[in-house]
Amino acid sequence: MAEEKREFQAEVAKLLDIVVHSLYSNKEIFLRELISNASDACDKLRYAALTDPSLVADGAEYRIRLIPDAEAGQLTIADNGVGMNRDDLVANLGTIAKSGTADFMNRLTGDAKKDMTLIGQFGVGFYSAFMVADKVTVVTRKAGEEHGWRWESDGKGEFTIAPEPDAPRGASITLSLRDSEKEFLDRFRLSAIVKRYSDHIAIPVILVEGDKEETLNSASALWTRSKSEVTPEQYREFYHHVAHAFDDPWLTIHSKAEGAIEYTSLLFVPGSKPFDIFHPDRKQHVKLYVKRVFITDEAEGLLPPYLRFVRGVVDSQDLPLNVSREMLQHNPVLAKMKSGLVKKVLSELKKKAEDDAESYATFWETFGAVLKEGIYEDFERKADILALCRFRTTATDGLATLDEVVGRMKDGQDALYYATGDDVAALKKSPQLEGFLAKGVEVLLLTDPIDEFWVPAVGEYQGKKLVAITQGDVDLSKVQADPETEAAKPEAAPAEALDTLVAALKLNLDGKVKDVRATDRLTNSAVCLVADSGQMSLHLEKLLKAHNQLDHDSPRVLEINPRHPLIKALADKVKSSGREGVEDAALLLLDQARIVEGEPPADPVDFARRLATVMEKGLVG
Ligand SMILES: Nc1ncnc2c1ncn2[C@@H]1O[C@H](COP(=O)(O)OP(=O)(O)OP(=O)(O)O)[C@@H](O)[C@H]1O
Repeated sequence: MAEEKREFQAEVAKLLDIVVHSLYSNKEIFLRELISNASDACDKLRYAALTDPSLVADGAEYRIRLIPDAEAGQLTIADNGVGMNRDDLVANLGTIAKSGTADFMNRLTGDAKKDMTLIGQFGVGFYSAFMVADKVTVVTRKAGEEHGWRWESDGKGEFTIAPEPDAPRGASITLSLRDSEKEFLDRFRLSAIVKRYSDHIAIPVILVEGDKEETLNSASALWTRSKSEVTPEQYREFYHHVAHAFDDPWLTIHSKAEGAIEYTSLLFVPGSKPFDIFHPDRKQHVKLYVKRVFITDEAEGLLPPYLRFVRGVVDSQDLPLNVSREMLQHNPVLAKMKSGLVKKVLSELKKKAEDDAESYATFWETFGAVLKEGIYEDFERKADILALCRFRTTATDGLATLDEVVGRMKDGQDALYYATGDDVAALKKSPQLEGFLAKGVEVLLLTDPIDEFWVPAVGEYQGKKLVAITQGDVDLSKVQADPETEAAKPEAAPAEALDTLVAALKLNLDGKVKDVRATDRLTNSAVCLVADSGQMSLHLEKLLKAHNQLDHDSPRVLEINPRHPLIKALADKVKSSGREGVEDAALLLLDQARIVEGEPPADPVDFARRLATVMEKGLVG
């Protein structure tokens, strides 16, 4: 087969262009990326060889070798891992398969500095080689296959692939260094970089100069060392490697479980939100090892989906080495480890929340929405997770716990109230909130879509019902208001006139609303919409419609404020001229309530015409 020329996927070409042309100051990280890939490739082969030893017939001692060649100006990073065949090369070194890539590409601005920071978070992996090289050659043979391949590119849009019959097993990446990057041939420089970024790699990283070989790293799995032997930098670098992440971990949890089952875990909570955290697969990301042999990074039962932000490794002493990924499903040892790990992570989060509320708040902003899924998915730990939750409320600018909110309940208040919506600022302006603010009743402001699900599932906290302020059955009459505020309240419309107005509005809005009634929920606004008890909340309905899960509106209850001047005037008018006199007003009031909810008027043209008529009357007549 002859040499074949291919084009990079458009996203790769764009990424390469930025990588090559930006003045990225931290170029040395290319070596970390390539060593990290080499180590992953060895892990993969070690696992595959458990069931098929013939794959490593040509040697099972894994090595990563760094070979500088000053004369040629080339640096080679060679491993004897799993290697790649032709299809792998095209798929892995010509495209980006990572989830979130499209989103990431859209966020690139064209401003080199800003883009580089973004890339820092995304990770360019193999492609970082082009930061220092103007040509990259990969010679590789996949374990178990007879023939090898040569992949070559100058990073300018195309690559070539040709057969390389005698390639040894694994992959060797040769970088033709740019003139300005020859420092990466220097043994001291290479040694320092490996110590800084790759010391934790469990496979020996060997510097080869002529017939001299020197191992540059500790080459023992980091999690097997005792905590006192590991520096914060080493933990951080290990996190970068294991999580393929480029931020700093917010929390590091290194622990050993001994007893009925034995395992070591080194877990991290990232400092920033991974791109794919809300991907529908909700996969967990902790790697499973058995006696230091990598088994899989897809052990579904290792951590629950609501802890999918956790990264790291778990190394079991009890699982058999030849455990297949299929056998892991419903495995009792795995189930026990999961229970232990969940307990550990939740208790470490609790500690952090107690010791450093400010730092915990940053965690909460990043991953709170994910953790909250556990409230209704993990019944056993519901209480622990609720205790870790933080909320925005009407009472403080910061975050509050549910216990704090319960502690601030007013005399006569028998429920915990909440409002759901898209953002806190808009929620704070909800008309439905007015009556609560007037009586000093604290309301939780919930803005994560998940809140619509866990709140009804939980139902109550410490015996207090959780009630939506946009729901029909809110009764604040037992809560004492401040006497001064109470005295300053305007008179309500007389009961009889109000009843007539309600009846007139019902007639005029027949079929458009479920009911019309007077409320003490409002102080400044004339009207608002609420869901009847048992009906879906307004916000949930909006969310479902946005996701095409719902295609109709349910009629709502229109509540009117009997103390509002407009309502009082309308009540007067109905008394004197009957229900026909308020036809336009009824429809306008309903549209007004819809607009406040962020919805368009039922018929914008009719709405505009009615508004113009009313304004004209106001101005002219
Ligand atoms: N030395 C290697 N041996 C075998 N396969 C490799 C090697 N280096 C890279 N690959 C393959 O190429 C793929 C792409 O590598 P790349 O470094 O771009 O991304 P990654 O390692 O998957 O993710 P990240 O960008 O987070 O590092 C890898 O997932 C792997 O399948």
